[in-house]
Amino acid sequence: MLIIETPPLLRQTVKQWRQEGKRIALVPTMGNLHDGHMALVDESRARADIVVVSIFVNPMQFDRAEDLAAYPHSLQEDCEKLTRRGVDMVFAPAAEVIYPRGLDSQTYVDVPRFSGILEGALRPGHFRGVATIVSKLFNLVQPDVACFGQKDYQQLALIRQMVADMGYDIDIVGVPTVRADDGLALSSRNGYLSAEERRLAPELHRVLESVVARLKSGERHTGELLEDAANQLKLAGLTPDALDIRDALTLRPLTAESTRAVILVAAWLGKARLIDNAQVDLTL
Ligand SMILES: Nc1ncnc2c1ncn2[C@@H]1O[C@H](COP(=O)(O)OP(=O)(O)OP(=O)(O)O)[C@@H](O)[C@H]1O
Ligand SMILES: CC(C)(CO)[C@@H](O)C(=O)[O-]
Ligand code: BAL
Repeated sequence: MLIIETPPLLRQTVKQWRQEGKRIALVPTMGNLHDGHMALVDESRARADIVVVSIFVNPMQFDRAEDLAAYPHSLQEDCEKLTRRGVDMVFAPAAEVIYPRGLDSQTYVDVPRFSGILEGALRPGHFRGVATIVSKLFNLVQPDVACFGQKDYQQLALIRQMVADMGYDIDIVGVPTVRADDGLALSSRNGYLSAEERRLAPELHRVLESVVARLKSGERHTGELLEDAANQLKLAGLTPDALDIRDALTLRPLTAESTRAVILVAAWLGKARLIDNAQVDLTL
């Protein structure tokens, strides 16, 4: 497995693969890899000849300095995992390589349809940072396909919109959320949980499942559903930060035309801000 840290070397290698007619898949990550990331790698492997994983803790998407400072780094273990998984290249640039003039004057990509709502309203600048780095990675790696997790639901919607709006010729694949046996979505930030908090954390998934069941049984009073869900989370010791039921395609409030809903949740548990979501077919 190649480990590359600079754009010129990356471009040279990618050019050669392209000349050989290889199909290239990209998995963008911030490292500290777990089985959720490995599902993205496996999906990429099934769709391409070459799998490139980027590992870059992108300072531009952090809205809180302490979140960036605390973010776990484990490049060596990550590379060992990816070698075992048959990945062809890891691209792991330093921040100065990606943002040589710092962040203040950096050209950016914004996706206004999705960047200012929901998570975007709570984390100012976050999605501009995500769209900008993903756009840069797309330009550098020039993949045919790129895989993203459905766990970051709004991020996936935003990237699909960016690809459509900017004319990238890249298939965007959304990969289902990988969970621990007790239902907790795998996440790098789960590492911040104490043993006791880890025991409580699956409540996030249980609450989503109970809202799904009620929507499936025909309930449509979203205010009541959300209030019950928030109370259930609080009773279990979590602090809800965001809880919404939205149209799964537009991420706007449900309308009579909505055929699919998504329930989006973010909650604090100790030092970790956990996110999760669940989708429901409203036509059944
Ligand atoms: N449990 C999971 N199942 C499937 N994909 C996942 C899962 N967790 C993360 N991903 C995906 O992996 C990619 C990289 O995510 P990232 O490196 O931020 O990992 P993370 O575990 O989500 O970390 P964080 O704690 O920062 O949210 C994203 O496309 C994300 O949606
Ligand atoms: C897509 C991504 C790697 C961009 O930094 C990040 O937002 C993430 O890990 O989901
Ligand atoms: N996986 C989302 C990246 C972030 O929270 O910054």
